[in-house]
Amino acid sequence: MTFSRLRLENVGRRFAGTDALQHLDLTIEQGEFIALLGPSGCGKSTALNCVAGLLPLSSGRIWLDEKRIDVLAPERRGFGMVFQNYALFPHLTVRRNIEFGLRMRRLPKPEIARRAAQALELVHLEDQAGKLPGQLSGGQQQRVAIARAVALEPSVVLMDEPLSNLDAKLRLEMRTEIRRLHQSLGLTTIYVTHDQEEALSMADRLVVLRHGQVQQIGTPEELHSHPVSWPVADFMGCRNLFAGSLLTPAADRGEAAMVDVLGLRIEGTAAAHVETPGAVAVGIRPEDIEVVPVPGPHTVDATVSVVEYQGREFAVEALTGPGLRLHVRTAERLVPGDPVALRLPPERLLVFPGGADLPRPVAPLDEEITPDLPADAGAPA
Ligand SMILES: Nc1ncnc2c1ncn2[C@@H]1O[C@H](COP(=O)(O)OP(=O)(O)OP(=O)(O)O)[C@@H](O)[C@H]1O
Repeated sequence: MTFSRLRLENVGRRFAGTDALQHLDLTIEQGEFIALLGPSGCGKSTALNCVAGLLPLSSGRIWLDEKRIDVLAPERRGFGMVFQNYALFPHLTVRRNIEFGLRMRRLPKPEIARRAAQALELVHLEDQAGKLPGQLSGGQQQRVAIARAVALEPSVVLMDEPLSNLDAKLRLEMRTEIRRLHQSLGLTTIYVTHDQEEALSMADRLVVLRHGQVQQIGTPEELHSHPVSWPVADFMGCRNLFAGSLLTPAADRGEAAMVDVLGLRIEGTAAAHVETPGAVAVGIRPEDIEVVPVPGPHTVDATVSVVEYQGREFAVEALTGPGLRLHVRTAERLVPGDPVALRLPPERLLVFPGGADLPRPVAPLDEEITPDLPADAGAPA
């Protein structure tokens, strides 16, 4: 079925008086790959199930072009679904599983055979067609589930954590496979995941949810480079997040903002409007911190506490005198105990509103320094 856009308008869902999802406004263009991303319990599956029709809405409407579809039963929406647990019939062969939905639709037999053969070919399972699901690997079973969904030639495919039961290597392979199918079949896909790397690598746009509310909607590049709130930054891999207080106000995104973090005066860039006086969150990615030979502008002194080898780079944890734990990625060969000057480029250090509710407060210094470090380790400059 062709359409131009799927539109979610103020979609909400309550369970026993508690909002699991609120005010979800989202327009999905035909052919887009959208990821719903967020930590456990943020409302991702609720959103997907509302679109699927498995959950009635508590508020809002869903439109497929000019047709209102939230009032339709799931099977009348024309969507395909792929779940985490595959949901295959164990007593039916692979081919029969794929044919099942087509038979339910009472399609002519030659059409059923043609579509099943095509779907099997798409997921490279032609030679497994006569097996039962129990005789297949997890990855193959998930391929069957995907084949079964796409055989219905759905207008939209909804996927709920389809790769979470697979091992790491297979997950990577299947990511590519799903993206390939999405592209080659011209599908429109809504994909639920809590894995930010998966979402970033697959989706055209991401919807980041927290506590049932949309935090930000954007392309992977937008969310990576311009997160508008600290939860989005946190979810996008910004491992260094600290509570601080703002010393100079910044009216808009992109303006310079001075912050105080545990007595350190640091210059950053406002990620959104921030006001004094006020608690802010300060964030910088490990790969944006530079290890420099000597202290200078925008540097902090720190002592290396942990070094992990990670392929071409090292993941280093360093502690500053006032007890700030910084995660740094560097090619420098450092060892625990090394004193380092770390440059925090102001344009990379983002200042977000509302740092008071940061889940990771700055740990006190005495919990952080390991006993074998020199007594003056991490002393402030
Ligand atoms: N059937 C239900 N009855 C009551 N509460 C529910 C029900 N389904 C979900 N919830 C609640 O709604 C909130 C959102 O749940 P949802 O399953 O959408 O989250 P999620 O982001 O998909 O999490 P996960 O990744 O763990 O599945 C949670 O607080 C959850 O406990």
